[in-house]
Amino acid sequence: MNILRKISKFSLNGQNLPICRLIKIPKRKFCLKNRLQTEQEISLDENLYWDNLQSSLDESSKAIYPNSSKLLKAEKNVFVLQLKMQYKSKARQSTSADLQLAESISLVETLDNWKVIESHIVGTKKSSSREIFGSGNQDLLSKKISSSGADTLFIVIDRLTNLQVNGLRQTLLGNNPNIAIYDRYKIVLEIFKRNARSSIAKLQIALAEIPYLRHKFENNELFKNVEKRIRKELDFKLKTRSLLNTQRREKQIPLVSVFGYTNVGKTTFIKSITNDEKLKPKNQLFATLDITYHGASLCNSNQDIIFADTIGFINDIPHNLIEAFKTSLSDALNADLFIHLVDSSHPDREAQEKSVNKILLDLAPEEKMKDMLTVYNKIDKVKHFPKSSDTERIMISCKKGDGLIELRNLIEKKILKKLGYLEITLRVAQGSEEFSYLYKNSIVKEVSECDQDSNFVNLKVLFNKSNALKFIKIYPNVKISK
Ligand SMILES: Nc1nc2c(ncn2[C@@H]2O[C@H](COP(=O)(O)OP(=O)(O)OP(=O)(O)O)[C@@H](O)[C@H]2O)c(=O)[nH]1
Ligand SMILES: [Mg+2]
Repeated sequence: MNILRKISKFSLNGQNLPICRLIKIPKRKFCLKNRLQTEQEISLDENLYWDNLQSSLDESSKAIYPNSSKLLKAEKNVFVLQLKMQYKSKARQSTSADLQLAESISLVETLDNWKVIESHIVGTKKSSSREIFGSGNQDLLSKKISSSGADTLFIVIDRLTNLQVNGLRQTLLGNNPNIAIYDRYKIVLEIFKRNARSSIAKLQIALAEIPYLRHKFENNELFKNVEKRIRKELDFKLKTRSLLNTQRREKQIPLVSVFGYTNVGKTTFIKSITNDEKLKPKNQLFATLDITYHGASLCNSNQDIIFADTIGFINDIPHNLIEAFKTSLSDALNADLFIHLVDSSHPDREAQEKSVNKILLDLAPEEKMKDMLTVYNKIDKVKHFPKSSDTERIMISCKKGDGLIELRNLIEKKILKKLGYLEITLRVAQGSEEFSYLYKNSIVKEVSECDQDSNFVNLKVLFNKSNALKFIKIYPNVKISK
């Protein structure tokens, strides 16, 4: 038996919460032998798990799937072809092909040692057919790719079919087997693989990859089996984590989940609020892949609170990846308050904001969305920010600290309301029993003199409902001040 290590993530200002201390889980092994023609036993308790799983899969898939862990560090020269299409979805209409290309290049350059050596925007209406490009474009692109010296072709399309890959290989690459073809799904998977830290994230990525691999193999049984094993292990891990969450709820520690497009500053924001030194914000897409929890105390009330740092979203996030992360997001989606952080300085801000709202609407209950705070970060980089018609915009700069105190107060107000806190002013005799009781059992926000009698003071207190009822029962004669 070993004590669950995740405990440290549930800490308040560096101190572990006692809620998670005594959970024990049996040490479990994950075994892929026989099925993957390897005798290797894979232990999920070791960090090496991912490499083991990866190399085991690659053992039998070298020919078709050139994605072994050794290759993860290899240099790549990437030729990017951004397709320009008519989008039906409203979320994509406010974005342009240039902005999409900029995002595609950022995605590639998120990968260490990968660089974009040439990129083009190419018009097409045939992204679903076998031949994506017309014959004129094919010849031109084929020449450009071959003279660029690229070893990787990134066609910016959500998912290429096998037929399309074969077609592209023939028409654009002259059947050159040394040039790898990537679609958006595969690029995002590459990024996820490198950035995942916890075994839950790694298992989810492995799961997201399974259909991709199965698609390319004749032996479906092999992959069905791997999928079954990964799901089982993931279930087990998630159940254990869910137990931790139940205990958090029992302790009534409220949870605030911070969502948003990738790289908007979610981690930076939580770091500024919680001062958690373990958080490492990075100027990189998908820096955070594991949902992590960080404790803080609310300033006025001393109420303990937990912030969940979540994985960033992107436009048209591959469906399989959402599916894979849905379960792990479920704790964060159960939060008492949602914060949607937006990068106010991003040229594609509107499209980013819309696509996060769309994904959240798919995943979260409607009432959580209604109460959500949309917060515009990085205002230090913006000269003129458009006024909003309906609500007053909350604008902050995590870098400069602007707006953070106001936002923290707003979060506190919302959370205390959610927890059923009432603010009342009571007329109490100084040094009386009820005076001490209030200091002990409520949050005293303000003490002021009582006009009529100097023996009495007005105490503005925050009470949760049950404590308020208890107080009235014990001290029925205490008056509420006007
Ligand atoms: N100028 C400016 N930069 C900021 C601000 N907040 C965050 N950043 C920068 O934005 C970059 C991304 O920050 P992160 O906190 O890692 O963003 P994230 O949303 O957690 O990103 P992912 O985890 O990758 O989705 C970092 O370089 C931060 O320093 C801000 O208010 N102003
Ligand atoms: Mg982050």
